[in-house]
Amino acid sequence: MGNKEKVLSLQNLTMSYSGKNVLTGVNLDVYSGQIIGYIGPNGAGKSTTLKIMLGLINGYGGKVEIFGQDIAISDQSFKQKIGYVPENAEVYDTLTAMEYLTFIGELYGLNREKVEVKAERLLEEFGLHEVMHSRISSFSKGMRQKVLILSSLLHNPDLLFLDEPLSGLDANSVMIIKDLLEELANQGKTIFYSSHIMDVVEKISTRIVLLVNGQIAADGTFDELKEKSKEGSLEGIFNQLTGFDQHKHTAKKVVSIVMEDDDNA
Ligand SMILES: Nc1ncnc2c1ncn2[C@@H]1O[C@H](COP(=O)(O)OP(=O)(O)OP(=O)(O)O)[C@@H](O)[C@H]1O
Repeated sequence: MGNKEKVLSLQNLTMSYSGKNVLTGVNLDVYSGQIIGYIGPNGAGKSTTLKIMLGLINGYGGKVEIFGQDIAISDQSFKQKIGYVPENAEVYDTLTAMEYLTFIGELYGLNREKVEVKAERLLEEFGLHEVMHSRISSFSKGMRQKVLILSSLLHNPDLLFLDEPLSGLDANSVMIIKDLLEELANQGKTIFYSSHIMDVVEKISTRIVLLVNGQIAADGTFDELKEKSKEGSLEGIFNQLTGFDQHKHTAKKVVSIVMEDDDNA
């Protein structure tokens, strides 16, 4: 890792909800400039990990350090250096894109006039200049997602947490986001993102971390994981390491159940 700064450290992280163990001992050190693709089956605990790191969930076991501070006892100033794109965001639908971005910018303590100028330039880059004064309620899913991504970047964070950031984006926008994340990492920013879109994770992550049954089951570059598993794609590696080989069987079963109804009609 050279002399890169340790940005994030999870030490024996555990979490359970009403007696159900979700995280059972996650250990992970992340260094500046890394793009971590955090993957795992549905319900594996990815969003839970993200929310713990963001200080949105209490009651976890173990230790979380961000920028060298234990988040359980720090003064929360680390949050100023973090950006977050949640999986299911509550965007203020009645605001316009511009109002929303200036509102978020002001929450981060930025100067209003400066945020307005910055927001307008960013919206223009994302093809949203014409609709910047329209209410978000009139936006498509992809347009909302772009606004959310921009809102996470306004205050120039050093660490970005993204939960399924490509949701709803078209192919051109996905390419922009891929390049954007790469460029941010080149500037020394650290990106920690969770996604189910394996071909994108495969391409842009400098390190892939796979969570299975509340623990890290694989951690390395795509090439390292490929070498170990002898699978050609991240999708194949994912299926192998999560012990899943039932997709054809499940698909056939579902179709046969669907068609049974027709036969009896
Ligand atoms: N507030 C909560 N109360 C009770 N159980 C919860 C709560 N939040 C999450 N869980 C449970 O914890 C487990 C992990 O959920 P989490 O959302 O972290 O998974 P995930 O890996 O992000 O899944 P997905 O890929 O489907 O988004 C799931 O079984 C979920 O039902």
